[in-house]
Amino acid sequence: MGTEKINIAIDGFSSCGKSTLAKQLAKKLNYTYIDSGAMYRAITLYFLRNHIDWTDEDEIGDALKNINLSFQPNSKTGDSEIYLNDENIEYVIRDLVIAEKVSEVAAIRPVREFAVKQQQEMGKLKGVVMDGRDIGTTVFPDAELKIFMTADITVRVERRFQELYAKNPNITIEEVKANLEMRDYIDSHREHSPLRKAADALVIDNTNLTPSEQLIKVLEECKMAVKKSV
Ligand SMILES: Nc1ncnc2c1ncn2[C@@H]1O[C@H](COP(=O)(O)OP(=O)(O)OP(=O)(O)O)[C@@H](O)[C@H]1O
Ligand SMILES: Nc1ccn([C@@H]2O[C@H](COP(=O)(O)O)[C@@H](O)[C@H]2O)c(=O)n1
Repeated sequence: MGTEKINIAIDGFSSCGKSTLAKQLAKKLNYTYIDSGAMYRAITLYFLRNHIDWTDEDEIGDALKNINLSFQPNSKTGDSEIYLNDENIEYVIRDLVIAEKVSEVAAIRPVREFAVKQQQEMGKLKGVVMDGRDIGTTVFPDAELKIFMTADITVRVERRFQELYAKNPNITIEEVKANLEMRDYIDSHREHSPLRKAADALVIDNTNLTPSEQLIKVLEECKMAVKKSV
């Protein structure tokens, strides 16, 4: 692929493989991967740890002033990991305790403004693959390539269950299913930047695709998007 860089926006439902695809693409293209969901999870962690009442706008405003988010590569794997005020929180934010509250926090307007401003800054120089819920519609409405991912709910639940069970054998499949359904509902029905397919996004349903198959498919699209952008 040429040296010209584009931005790639990947949106979709919970646990449908967005970050798997985004990481694969970033590695292959030598782009920067940004997990926008990790930013909302990090803010939720801060709010929970500091007992912030997120129904109170003043408290939210004060709390956001004390939150510094950054992404740094893991020294062994090279994977981008999120830091909250210099603490690596990549592992802790994946817990179901955070997943239970994150969609409520992510629906709050000042929280979204705080995160979106930083996300847009990160994409200014291009060469970014960002995944989330509003990347193609709000964060990078001019992204050269937009993907909207989906997969059957049973497949998504099973994939996420396997991942969480490895960390916590007490977790049940019902809990995981309820969480994914709840987040999908809140994310697609909230007032500010709800989860929507951008009109110009390409839909990838990976219910029956392996990670390598989905990568091959999308790399072709990337080649075409780069050609179109020059
Ligand atoms: N094509 C695929 N086939 C099988 N498993 C997959 C595929 N893509 C991703 N997975 C697995 O599904 C799980 C969820 O994937 P991933 O974390 O990439 O989803 P996500 O959409 O980024 O989730 P979230 O919305 O919670 O951030 C992971 O365990 C991942 O390894
Ligand atoms: N652009 C985004 C990304 C995420 N969210 C919210 O964060 C939650 C967690 O995201 P994951 O990708 O880690 O699952 C998600 O359920 C959304 O509530 C968002 O609003 N916008």
